[in-house]
Amino acid sequence: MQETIKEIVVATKNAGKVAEFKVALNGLPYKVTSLVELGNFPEATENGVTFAENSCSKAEFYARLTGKLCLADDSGLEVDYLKGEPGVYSARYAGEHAGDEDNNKKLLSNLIGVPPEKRTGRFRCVLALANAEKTLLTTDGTVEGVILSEPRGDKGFGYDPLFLVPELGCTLAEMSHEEKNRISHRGQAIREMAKQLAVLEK
Ligand SMILES: O=c1nc[nH]c2c1ncn2[C@H]1C[C@H](O)[C@@H](COP(=O)(O)OP(=O)(O)OP(=O)(O)O)O1
Ligand SMILES: [Mg+2]
Repeated sequence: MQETIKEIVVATKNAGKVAEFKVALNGLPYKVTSLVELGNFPEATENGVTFAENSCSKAEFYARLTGKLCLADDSGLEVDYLKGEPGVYSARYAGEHAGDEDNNKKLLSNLIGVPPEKRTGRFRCVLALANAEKTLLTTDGTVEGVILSEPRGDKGFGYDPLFLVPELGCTLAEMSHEEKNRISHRGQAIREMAKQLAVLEK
């Protein structure tokens, strides 16, 4: 029996996300390509007010440009004490061209003096799969945590070193890709996407 191997393009410019996708999708009947492997594509505009809007617009934008099935991820951190900020603005928290370090610094400075029990928050992720015509599927995931006052760990990306998963006693930056995928917002959304894709192809 011959399995159909389809190509899915992980349509993100974030190398940290790509690494997690490659690990999570390993073993499934898809050829997983990242955007950078296909060429130098422009940034997608992310002017939606929800993760879902941005995720669908990124997936459709890159599906039209590549002509391939594209899987986009829009994600971010919601901090309760900051009334859900930075949320969809997580990547631009410290400014339009801010890097992870700038964003982490700004987050810490906005939480100075806030005790641990008030530093709760969550990562959210919405995935969208699109072809050149439209979005075919969306899935999401969430992971709850606490924002530390100092970074811990050197793996991962973004806000990972500041995000403690209380049940495990470690930050997302202290985990391997496999460990992070098992519990993360992105890992959950990827597993659900793989499930729904399998149904779609039946
Ligand atoms: O697992 C995560 N661990 C740490 N930080 C994370 C995670 N997931 C999202 N984040 C942060 C990074 C960035 O500040 C923002 C996502 O912004 P977002 O626009 O979705 O991604 P991005 O601009 O880095 O790449 P792209 O839009 O090309 O997919 O939330
Ligand atoms: Mg982005």
